[in-house]
Amino acid sequence: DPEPAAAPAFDGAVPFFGEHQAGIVTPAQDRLHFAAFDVITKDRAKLVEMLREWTAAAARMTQGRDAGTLGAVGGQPEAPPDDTGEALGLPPSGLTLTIGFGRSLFRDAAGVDRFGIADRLPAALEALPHFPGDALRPEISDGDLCVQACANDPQVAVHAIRNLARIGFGVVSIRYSQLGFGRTSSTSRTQTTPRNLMGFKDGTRNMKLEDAELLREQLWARAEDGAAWMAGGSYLVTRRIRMTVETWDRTSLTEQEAIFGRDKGEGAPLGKAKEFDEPDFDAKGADGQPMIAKEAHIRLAHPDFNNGAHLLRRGYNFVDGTDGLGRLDAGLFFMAYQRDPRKQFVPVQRSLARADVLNEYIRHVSSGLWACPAGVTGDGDHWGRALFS
Ligand SMILES: C=CC1=C(C)c2cc3[nH]c(cc4nc(cc5[nH]c(cc1n2)c(C)c5CCC(=O)O)C(CCC(=O)O)=C4C)c(C)c3C=C
Ligand SMILES: [Fe+2]
Repeated sequence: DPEPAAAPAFDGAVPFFGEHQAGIVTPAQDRLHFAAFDVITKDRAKLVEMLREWTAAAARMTQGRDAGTLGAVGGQPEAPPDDTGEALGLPPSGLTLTIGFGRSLFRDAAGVDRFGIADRLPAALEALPHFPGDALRPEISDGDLCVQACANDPQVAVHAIRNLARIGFGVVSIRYSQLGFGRTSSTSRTQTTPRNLMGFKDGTRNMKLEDAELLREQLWARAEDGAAWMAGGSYLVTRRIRMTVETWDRTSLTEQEAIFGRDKGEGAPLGKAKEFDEPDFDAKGADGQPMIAKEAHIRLAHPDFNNGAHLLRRGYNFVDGTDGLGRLDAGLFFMAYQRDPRKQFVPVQRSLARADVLNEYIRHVSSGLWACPAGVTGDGDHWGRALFS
């Protein structure tokens, strides 16, 4: 039976300016276009100028306007328009644009300080370690800059990334990009919990907009963490995780539920009745075995077993056609924000990579780590101002 109807998708505008960047605690929209960029210029001034132009375009597009001041049809007929036009007539659709800086922007692989900002490299941007089972493809991993575009209309999200890439011509080039549909997390208690492509509710025990104290402790970076320019920002980990859905679909319901430690219908922890009931990791079944197995996903990922670490997960489902072997190229584009990945994502992923029974059905093929600065506070401010000033 259908669950109570979810509220219609928000198609209004999310404020662009603010203390924190939009697109982090903003109630997760339904669609994603994520892009990682390589910076191809050596000229610091050109890069900063592009970030200024990106900011102006982002501020306009998130409010449902054209990327440039002339617009898709308002400029000189002899010149290319300063907006590509495919979002003409569409509402803002909850569009948020969130920027992040990768480690390679500070120092390249040879250790060269490319833009005079190597001394600003945050300790928390330490390269992620190799985890057992990682099958990372370099061409779809890392990058100098990223932009996460989320919206409730895919055309609006794609339009935004396309126009930023257009503006950045000659300064940046897209290294890889990822489309996502069907958010796999709730980031607010006003949202119903969506389902991932394994059919389970995902995002039940996520950090949420309403958890003010937890967000202060575990989401937002502070000046005293070491990189003053990151105060009010957050660190994003992205992982493209392929699911072998065909194998999963031949697994029994009991086995699927044991793998996650939750039931599939309601999403309740095994041994409990309702989705938001607290899991009881000590409860044993009639056979004397733990109701939630030692190697169940929700036990291994739970803060109680990871030194209290929480994550704000904000991932999306993806299906990128088929792989030529009759299988869907499908999975989860995992995204998680946090104050310090060394204390949050890394220990949680270590424990999952070591023992999670889900590993039989998934493979991490892409990875990225991004320093997402605080919000742009108004006219005159721009993406990267604190980093480059
Ligand atoms: C390193 C972090 C995590 C990765 C990678 C990850 C992959 C992954 N997760 C699911 C599905 C579910 N995850 C659930 C809970 C959950 N997952 C993580 C972390 C990672 N998951 C955390 C921190 C939690 C919450 C744990 C807790 O506090 O109870 C759930 C249960 C519902 C929920 O609480 O969200 C599901 C379902 C998939 C399919 C996947 C890789 C493809
Ligand atoms: Fe998970």
